[in-house]
Amino acid sequence: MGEAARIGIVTVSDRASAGVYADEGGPAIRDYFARALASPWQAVARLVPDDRRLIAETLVDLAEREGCCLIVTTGGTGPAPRDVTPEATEDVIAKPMPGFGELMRQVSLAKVPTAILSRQTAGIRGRTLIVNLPGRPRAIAECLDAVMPAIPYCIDLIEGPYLETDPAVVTAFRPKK
Ligand SMILES: Nc1ncnc2c1ncn2[C@@H]1O[C@H](COP(=O)(O)OP(=O)(O)OP(=O)(O)O)[C@@H](O)[C@H]1O
Ligand SMILES: Nc1nc2c(c(=O)[nH]1)N[C@H]1C(S)=C(S)[C@@H](COP(=O)(O)O)O[C@H]1N2
Repeated sequence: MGEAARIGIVTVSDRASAGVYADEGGPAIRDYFARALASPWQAVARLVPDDRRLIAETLVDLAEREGCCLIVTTGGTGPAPRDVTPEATEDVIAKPMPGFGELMRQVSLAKVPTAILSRQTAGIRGRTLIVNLPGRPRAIAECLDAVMPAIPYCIDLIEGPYLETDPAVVTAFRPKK
């Protein structure tokens, strides 16, 4: 087995970063991967306010310096003036991956009519896949359940580590060669 895959977890929240409430989003993402992944991995977690430049710098740091193959953000995807996570993501990616946002909004709509208010997106920077999730902690598993089957193959295609999942939680789909 190779080295542990590094996964960046970024909570974007003015209030959680100021200590107004405890961050539940970051731990929920960590718990999700702890359940879903069967191969070795390591979390690299960050908590930042809704600041476009700071979010973009954090994403670049996790991709370039920390060597994360995957970065998942939570929060800041809505229409409010301070919600800029999709813009910060677009600032640092070379390739948009619009299917992620499309699918997550679609499955979220079955849970909550305000799913269309999330502008969540995804994209590739070098050998890193970046995926945005909404801020409500319950949105995390709702969204990751939908896109997780395609994430390991996406990471294969960008020459990242081989991620294996626990089929009792989620089955990774890899088209046969
Ligand atoms: N990281 C988090 N930890 C715990 N609860 C959260 C977190 N982010 C959001 N929430 C909850 O989800 C609700 C909706 O999120 P909202 O979009 O208002 O926050 P945000 O934009 O992600 O964060 P903020 O407004 O603090 O920058 C919040 O009222 C809060 O109860
Ligand atoms: N699966 C899921 N998607 C969801 C939600 C949710 O509770 N579950 N909340 C919605 C709401 S109320 C908003 S405002 C937007 C944006 O949330 P954010 O600004 O916290 O990222 O995500 C939407 N998408």
